[in-house]
Amino acid sequence: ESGGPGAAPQDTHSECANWAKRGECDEREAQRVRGALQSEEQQALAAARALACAGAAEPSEGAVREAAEACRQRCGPHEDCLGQCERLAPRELHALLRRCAPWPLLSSEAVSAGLHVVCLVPAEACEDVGSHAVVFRNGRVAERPQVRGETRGKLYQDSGFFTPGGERLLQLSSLLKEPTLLMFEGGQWVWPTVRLGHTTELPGLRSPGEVTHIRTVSLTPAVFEIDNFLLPDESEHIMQRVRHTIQKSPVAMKDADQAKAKAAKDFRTSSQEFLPTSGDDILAAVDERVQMLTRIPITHAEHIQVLRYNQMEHYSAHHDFFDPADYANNKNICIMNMIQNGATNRMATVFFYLTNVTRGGETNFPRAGGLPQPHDFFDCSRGYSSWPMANKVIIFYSMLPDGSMDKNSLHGGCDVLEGQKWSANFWLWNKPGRGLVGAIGDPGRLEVKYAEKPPGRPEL
Ligand SMILES: O=C(O)CCC(=O)C(=O)O
Ligand SMILES: [Fe+2]
Repeated sequence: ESGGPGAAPQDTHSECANWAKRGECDEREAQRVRGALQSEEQQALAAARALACAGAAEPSEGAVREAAEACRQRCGPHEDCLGQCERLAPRELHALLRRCAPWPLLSSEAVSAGLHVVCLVPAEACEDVGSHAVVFRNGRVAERPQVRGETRGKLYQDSGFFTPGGERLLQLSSLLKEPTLLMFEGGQWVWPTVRLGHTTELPGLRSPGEVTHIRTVSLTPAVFEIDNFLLPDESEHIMQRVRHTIQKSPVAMKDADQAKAKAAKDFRTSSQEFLPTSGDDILAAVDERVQMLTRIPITHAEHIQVLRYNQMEHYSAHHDFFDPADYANNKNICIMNMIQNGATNRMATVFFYLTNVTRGGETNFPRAGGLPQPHDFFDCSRGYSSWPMANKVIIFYSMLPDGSMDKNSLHGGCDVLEGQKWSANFWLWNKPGRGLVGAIGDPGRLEVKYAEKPPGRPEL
């Protein structure tokens, strides 16, 4: 029988001792788990969260011992089981680790809350302990991952399962075919940072033979740089479309700032314009590529927001997410309604650099590397800075893989010291179709099918 959500299954059947005596214990347990796995997707997820032979990134002796101990606990009082566990666990664990190879996907330097690598064990490999899933988390024995918003309530997304390449898997049959799965408690794909300087190669973004390089430049927050993501014509086109209409930027006022009657120019002195994709083939192609790059559906996107900074213009350090704590009393804009008290929010920004800048204009992350909150939100000397280069984009995540806000994602646009900076925000939410900012969920936008979407399911 299985316990509450996430609990390791326990063998409490009254007949079990007799089965064990007759040597049937293992087979019955194996049958039970196999049956559960076959019944439906929900069961597969339950199996995937059952932690049994927990392991470590590189199977040290200690890890193997710990895994054997975990097996022993799962086995219960049946001596037959126990004997098998001790004999088989280390060997099976090693075999499993070799096959599943989770360590290329995990960082030993930074903990990514809510990202788990799940290795599904075929029934034959681990029958003795009835175990079908091993979860690795940042190279350490896994804690129990949260599944399906168990403790966070209905408004939160269910956990999402993906292939290591970022393809969402929704059907049990596909789930069971993958030796290695990534599971995100927040329900959406976040590129694993792995380590500073790591490059993920993404093939086929523009044409079949081409490879896009996603370079990890910060672990906390997760920031990636991608050179030449945009075509020069695309950058030019984006600027041309707004050249005559772009206007000074407002900012969404927080309670505290409204009380102090701060003017928008204190924070942000650039100009901006939201740019709908509808009817624009060039933007549709950009949409498609951003979606492929982030593995986040375009239905989660706001309109592109084009920014222009003249000399000495800037945007002081801020978060792109809306922190419910900041807007609790804000009656002018329905941000609180939009963000469902924090369950719905901006999760990632793909930031476009449309031009080179002669001097300055960098995007600064003052808390990169886990630095404390700065006192001066205009100070660009701390943390990590990404420098403008025409056609380069960065991806940074405002949410951790578990779907919570990453306060380390604080960032700002530094003074343009010489020249002019054109750039653009491509904001992606953790859910489709919500939000008032920049008309998210524009029905005219092209959708690209790259993830499983069985008919009749709600969109993820
Ligand atoms: O201009 C930059 O580099 C950053 C701008 C930004 O963070 C924003 O517009 O939200
Ligand atoms: Fe921002």
